[in-house]
Amino acid sequence: MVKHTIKISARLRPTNSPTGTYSIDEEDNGNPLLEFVVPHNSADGYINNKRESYKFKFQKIFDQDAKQEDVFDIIAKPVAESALAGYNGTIFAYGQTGSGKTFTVTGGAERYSDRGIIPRILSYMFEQFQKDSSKIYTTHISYLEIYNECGYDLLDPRHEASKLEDLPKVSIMEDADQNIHLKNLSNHQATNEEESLNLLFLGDTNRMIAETPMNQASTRSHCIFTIHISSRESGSATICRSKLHLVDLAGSERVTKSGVGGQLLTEAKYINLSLSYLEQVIIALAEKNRTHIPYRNSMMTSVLRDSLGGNCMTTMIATISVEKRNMEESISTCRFAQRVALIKNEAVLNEEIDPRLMIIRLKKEIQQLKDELVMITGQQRTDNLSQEEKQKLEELIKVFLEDTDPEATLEVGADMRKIQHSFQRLKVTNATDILVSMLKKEKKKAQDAINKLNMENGELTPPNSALSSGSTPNSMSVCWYLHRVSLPLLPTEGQMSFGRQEAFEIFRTDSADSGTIDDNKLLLKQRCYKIASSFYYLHLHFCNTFLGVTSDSANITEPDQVEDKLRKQIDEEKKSYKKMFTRLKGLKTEIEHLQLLLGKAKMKMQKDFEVWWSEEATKLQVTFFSKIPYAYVTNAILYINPGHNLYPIQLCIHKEGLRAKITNKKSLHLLSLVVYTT
Ligand SMILES: Nc1ncnc2c1ncn2[C@@H]1O[C@H](COP(=O)(O)OP(=O)(O)OP(=O)(O)O)[C@@H](O)[C@H]1O
Repeated sequence: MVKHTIKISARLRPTNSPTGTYSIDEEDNGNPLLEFVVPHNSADGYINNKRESYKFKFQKIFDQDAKQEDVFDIIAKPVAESALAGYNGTIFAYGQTGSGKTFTVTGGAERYSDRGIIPRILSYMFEQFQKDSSKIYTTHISYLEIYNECGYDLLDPRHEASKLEDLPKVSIMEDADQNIHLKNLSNHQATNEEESLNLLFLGDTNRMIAETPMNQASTRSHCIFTIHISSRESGSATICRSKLHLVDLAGSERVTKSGVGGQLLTEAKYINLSLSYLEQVIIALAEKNRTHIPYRNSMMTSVLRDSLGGNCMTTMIATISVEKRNMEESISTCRFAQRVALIKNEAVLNEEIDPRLMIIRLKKEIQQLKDELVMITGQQRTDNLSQEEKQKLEELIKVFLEDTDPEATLEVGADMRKIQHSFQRLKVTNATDILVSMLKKEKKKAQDAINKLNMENGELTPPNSALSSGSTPNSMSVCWYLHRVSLPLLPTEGQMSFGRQEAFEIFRTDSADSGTIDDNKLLLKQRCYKIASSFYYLHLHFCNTFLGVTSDSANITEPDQVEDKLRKQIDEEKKSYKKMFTRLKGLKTEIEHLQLLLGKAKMKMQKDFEVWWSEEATKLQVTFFSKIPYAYVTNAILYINPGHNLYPIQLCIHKEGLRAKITNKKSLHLLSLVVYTT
C-alpha cells in the first residue's frame, strides 16, 4: 500500500495579451510558489481590494514556455509507471475555459511535438510492454464524456449518425463492494500504440461531431479517457489490474461571470454544479474525521471516487491563464488546487488470482506429486482403497479399538486414503458411543424429573402415584388439570411471525408483570392438584365406606341395629361430603379467579408489548432506515440477538422506506443490516 497526498502542479498558458503581475519562486524547499500580485484598490475593479499578494504552493509550476515533453516527463510518466506496476492512477486538468486543459491532456492539433499527455502515455506504455518480455500485458480503452450530468460513450460507433441526446446514456451501477461499473460504456482492446491512438482520435472526433456553435461540448463537458491494463507473468496465476484515468474537466468559470443565457446558461449551471460537487467532495476529504463523502451527488465524482481519497495515485494539473482579465479565475483555480493537495490517497496493488490458471497449475502439481509417490513407493495408487486393502485396514482398526492399552497406536502408513478411512471409521464408532451415552443421560433426567414431581406433590399425590403409573381412574383428572394450567400465554403459531413471537417471549420474561403471572400460575397449579387429589380421596373414601358397609352387614343380625348403624354412617358421610363439597367449591372459585387474573395479565402484557413494539419500530425506522431510499431496496434482513442465538427478521418495504420491527430493549442487540440493492 502506498499512502500519499494528491500531487498538484500548475501550468501557465502562453499569451500575447497583457498579463497580470505574477512570479514563480522556485526556491521554497523544492515546492515552488506561484504569486499573484493584485494592485491595492485598483480602479479596474479587482475582486479583492484588501489583499495584494496571493501565494500558492505547488509541487511543480510549468511556466508559459514549458514543453509538452517536460509536462509528460515530470507529471505523467511517474503515474504511468505506477499503473504499469499495478496501481490505479488519475491525472486531471482543472482550470477555466481556454486555460489549456485539452492542450495539456490531449494535445494541440497542429504539431507532432504538441502531443499531450494521453498520446505520450500510450506511446510510452506500448514501448514498455515491448521491453518487458517477462509479462503478458493486455490493454483496453474506454472514453467517457459527461455532458449536463449525462454520460456518453465517445467510442460508440453510432455517434456519427445520431445526435448526442439520442445516444444511449452511460449509467452508473454499484456492486456489493461499492465498486463502480459503467453500463453502456464500451471497452476496446488495443494491441498496439496505433490501435490505441485510433481510439483516442475516434473519441475526439465524436466529441467534435456533437459540437454545434451553440453546443461547444469540448468546453462544457468532462471527458475521461481510461486505459485498463492487466498484466501477468508467464506461468503465474496472479493477474495485476490497474486503471489509468486521464481527465479533461469542463471549464471552471463561474456562471455569474460567464454572461450567458438559454442553453448555454443551463450547461454552465450543470458544469458549475458538478464542479461544485467535486469541490464538496474535496472539502469533505480534506476534513479530518469526516465519514460521509458525497461522491454520489454527481456522475463525475462517482466515476472518480477511487481517484479522490481512494485506491489511486492521483495528480492534478491546474491550468492557469495569467492574463490580467483572468486573475480572479486563476486565483480561484489555485485555491481549489490547495484544497486538493490535502487529500490523502492509499494506492494498493490490484492483484488477483486467475482461478482458471490456478486450477491448471494445481492439477499439474498434483500429477507431479503422484508421479513422485509412485517412484518412491513403487506402487501405482488409485483414488479409492481396494476391497482387500479395506479389509486389512478394518482388521487393524478392530485390534486397535479392542486394545485396552491407552498407549496403543494405529499404524496405517503414509497413505492418505487409509488415514481418511480410519478417521471415518473412528468417527462413526465415537458418534455411536456419544449417542448411547446421550440416550442414557436423557433417560436418567426424565426419571429424575418424575421422582422430583412426586416428591414435591408428595402430600397431595395419592399412594401409587396417579401421575407416574397412570393406572387409577383419578389420574385422568389430574392430567387434565395440569394440561389446562400449562396452556401457553403466547398466541398460537400463525398469529405471530417468528421474530415477533421470539420478541414477545423475551418481552414476557423481562416484564414486571411476569412475576405476578408466574406466581398465579403456580398457585393455580397447586389448587388444581388439591382439587384433583380431593376428588381422588373422596372417591377412595366413598368406595371404602361402601365396601365396609357391605362387608360388615353380613355379621349383623339385628335389623334395627343394622339400620341405625347404617343411618349413622350415612349421616357421617353426608357431613363429610358436605365438608368436602364446600372445600371443593371454594377451590373452584379460587381457580376461576386465578384463571381470570391470568387472562387479564396476559391481555395487559400483550397491550404493553404492542405499544412498545410500535415505538421501537418507529425509532428503528428513524435511526436506521430513513436514509435508505426505498427505490434501491429490494429486500433486507435484520439480524437480532435474543440471548445467544441469531435470528433473522424479514423486513417489509413500504412506500416511504423500509420498516423493521425489533424487540426487547434489554436483551436484543442490533448486529448487522444486510441490504440487497437493485
Ligand atoms: N501551453 C500551450 N502552448 C500553446 N498553445 C496552447 C497552450 N495551452 C493552450 N494553448 C492553446 O490555447 C487554446 C485553448 O486551449 P485549450 O482548448 O486547451 O483550453 P481548455 O482549457 O481546454 O478550454 P476548454 O475548457 O474550452 O476546453 C487552444 O488553441 C490551445 O491550442
